[in-house]
Amino acid sequence: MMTDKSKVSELDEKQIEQAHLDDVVDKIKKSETKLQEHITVAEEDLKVINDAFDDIHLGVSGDSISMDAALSIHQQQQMLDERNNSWQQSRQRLDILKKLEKTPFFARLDFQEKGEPKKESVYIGLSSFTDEKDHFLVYDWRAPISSIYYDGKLGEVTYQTPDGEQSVDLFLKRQFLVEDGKIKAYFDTQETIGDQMLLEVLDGKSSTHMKGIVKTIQTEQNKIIRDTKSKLLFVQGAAGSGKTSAILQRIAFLLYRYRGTLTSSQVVMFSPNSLFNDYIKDVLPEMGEQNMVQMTYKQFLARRLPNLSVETLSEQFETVVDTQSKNVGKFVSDLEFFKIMTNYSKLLGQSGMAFKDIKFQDKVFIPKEKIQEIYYSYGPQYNLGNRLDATVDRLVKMLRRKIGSEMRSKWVSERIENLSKEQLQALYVTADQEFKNGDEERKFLARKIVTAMMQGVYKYIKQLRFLNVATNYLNFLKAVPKIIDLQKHGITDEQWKKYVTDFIQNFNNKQISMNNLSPYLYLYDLVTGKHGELEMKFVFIDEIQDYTPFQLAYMKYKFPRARYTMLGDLNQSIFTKKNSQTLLSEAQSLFDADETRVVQLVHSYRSTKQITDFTKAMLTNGQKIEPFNRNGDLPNLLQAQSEAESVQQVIKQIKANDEHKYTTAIIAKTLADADQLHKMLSEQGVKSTLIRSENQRLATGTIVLPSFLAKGLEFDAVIMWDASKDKFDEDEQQLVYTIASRAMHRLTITSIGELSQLLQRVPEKYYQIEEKA
Ligand SMILES: Nc1ncnc2c1ncn2[C@@H]1O[C@H](COP(=O)(O)OP(=O)(O)OP(=O)(O)O)[C@@H](O)[C@H]1O
Repeated sequence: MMTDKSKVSELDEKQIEQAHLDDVVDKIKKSETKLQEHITVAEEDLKVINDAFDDIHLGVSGDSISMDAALSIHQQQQMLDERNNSWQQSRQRLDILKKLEKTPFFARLDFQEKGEPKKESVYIGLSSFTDEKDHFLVYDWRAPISSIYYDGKLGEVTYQTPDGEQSVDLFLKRQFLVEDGKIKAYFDTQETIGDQMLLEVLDGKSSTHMKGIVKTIQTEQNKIIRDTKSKLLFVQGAAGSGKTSAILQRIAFLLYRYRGTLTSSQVVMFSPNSLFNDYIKDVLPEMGEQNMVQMTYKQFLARRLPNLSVETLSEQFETVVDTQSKNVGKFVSDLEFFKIMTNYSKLLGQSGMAFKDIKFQDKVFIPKEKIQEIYYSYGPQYNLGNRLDATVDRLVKMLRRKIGSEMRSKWVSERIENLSKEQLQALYVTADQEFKNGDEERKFLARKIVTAMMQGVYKYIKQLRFLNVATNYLNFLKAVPKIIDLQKHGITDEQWKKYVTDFIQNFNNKQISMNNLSPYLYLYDLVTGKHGELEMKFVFIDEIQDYTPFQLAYMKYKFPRARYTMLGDLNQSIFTKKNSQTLLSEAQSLFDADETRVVQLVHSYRSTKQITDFTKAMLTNGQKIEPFNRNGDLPNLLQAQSEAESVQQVIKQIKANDEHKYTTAIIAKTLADADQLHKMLSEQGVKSTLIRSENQRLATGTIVLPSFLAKGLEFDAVIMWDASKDKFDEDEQQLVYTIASRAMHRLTITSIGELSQLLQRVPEKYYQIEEKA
């Protein structure tokens, strides 16, 4: 819709905008040339400095270098660092300008500030651009003023600046569709970002990597992106509502807002699996920012236990648990368990800490009882961490004394006598080292030999390996029934014993379950008094519904000073299932109420209206979802009488999708199902890529993958494989929903025989049935 106020015709207006754009592009290009010159000079400088460096090094004779040379090296190094920095910054800036050159801006705002006589026009783009100091031709989308583009309607609007709230009168909000420096179209909008623009974007095809949404951020999303106050920002958002997109935009915003004080290494994002990490890795670099630290929760913990293997995603997902084990599972994942452990650790200050003997040459050198005695010899004013530090100091002293006594032992004399000439030389400090007498030389060598032998013991002590972590954990597990009435949690003594025995059995096989992993490490941290990473400023947790309250509490402990953004969809809890419904209140209880903000995203952008209507109808008591009005085919149901027939139907569907240039993902419930289908397709001569582990990369073309790896991803077309009657349990509603909601443009459901009850509840008007292949 064109603005009525415009006096000039539509065509002229477009020409005027194009002329302005051309002018900006011109200036960007000039700036690029200057920058390029600067880069070339910097590169030459770097070369000169490097050459000079080599000269200084060449001039150095013998072992010692002159004071002058040392100073010179220092100065050269400083110069080198400075030039390097400036060179790097210029390169980065040039990269951004190259992007700006193609689309210098995507929006324009006309407004008048309160108390100012004149109207202003500003253009908004991926990054700011000035042709002279403070003369902004383009404003960064993250600049305070840009906020009103995403937020407000026309008329009086306010926006946040670092100095407080500002208010302006907004007259015009214009969006541009620019391709390679040409304005294809523009829209003037009254409200927030117009639907036309969003439709254009959403109608596009999926790819193996996620894209940014800078141009079309929605008001609700903007709130999340620009929040600077909350300690906990908790976002519940429907499938496809842009949670992941918003997180990435938010990180870009924070890096801009706190430029100079915040680096990308102080931002960490926990994501559901490595496949997903790969999927989103281009978004920030495309906005000219560096990626944050990115990992899965399991990676975060498992790297600390290199000798244990942690349950895999597929094991975690596919292990069938009976109701009673579920009770145990719930109990050990709750905040209460976290608190029990915290309190238990305090008791360890009085008694019960388990240690291992410290051995030397296979003989017990300091027995565990002795260590325990030392450990508890310190008064109650010592906390666990100090107590351990003091113990380490004492043990090291004992070790030193031991060196003295050991030097006189027989094995040392024998060793000295048997030393070859080369070995002797290696022990001396200088080749011609002199000693007063033979006894002194013998002492010198004995000390060297014993110290070297004791090095291992020293490390053993310093690395706290004498702590018996596993026994401490086991003792804790055994103590739990004495601390708390397990029956209240629906757990019998027998079941608890089984949980403990399973832990031991796994541990002996060098394995640990996800349920035990966090408590195990938490106890270790408590015992060693290890504090968290104080430097981490922002923690993002995506797919929060798959975390347990225990894990959240532990994260809070590990990153005590960070601000948290947690995003998830309680409708998609495929690991924690129903427990997740209480997650919000549990997460909130870890923070002060006035520092917490909860935002709901109800609009779903990924899928067509038809697909969203269909997926929404599966949920019996779900969170609110509003489809975005983009139209496509009704989801289709392919019912077959046999597996062979079903495979034929799938093949036909893939072909139909291919004709539309839709990339198809076939999502099966388990890895075994996916594997089998992939084989059957291949037997029929149909090519597809099986994604069997999170460490793989997404491929182009048809892919087959198990449901637990589809988290967070999206595809043009999804075929849900085998949604038959017996395939899904009643409590797997969220899983079915997660699978189906991955589809952007087309959704197909297959079943062999009767359809799953979970889908039968969807009213028939929301899909079409095709029975014959
Ligand atoms: N404001 C927007 N402008 C353009 N596209 C958007 C916008 N918000 C979301 N999208 C698109 O919608 C799709 C879904 O977004 P995203 O994956 O971030 O959602 P999500 O809430 O994390 O989904 P899920 O929970 O289902 O994994 C993506 O293709 C994204 O690009």
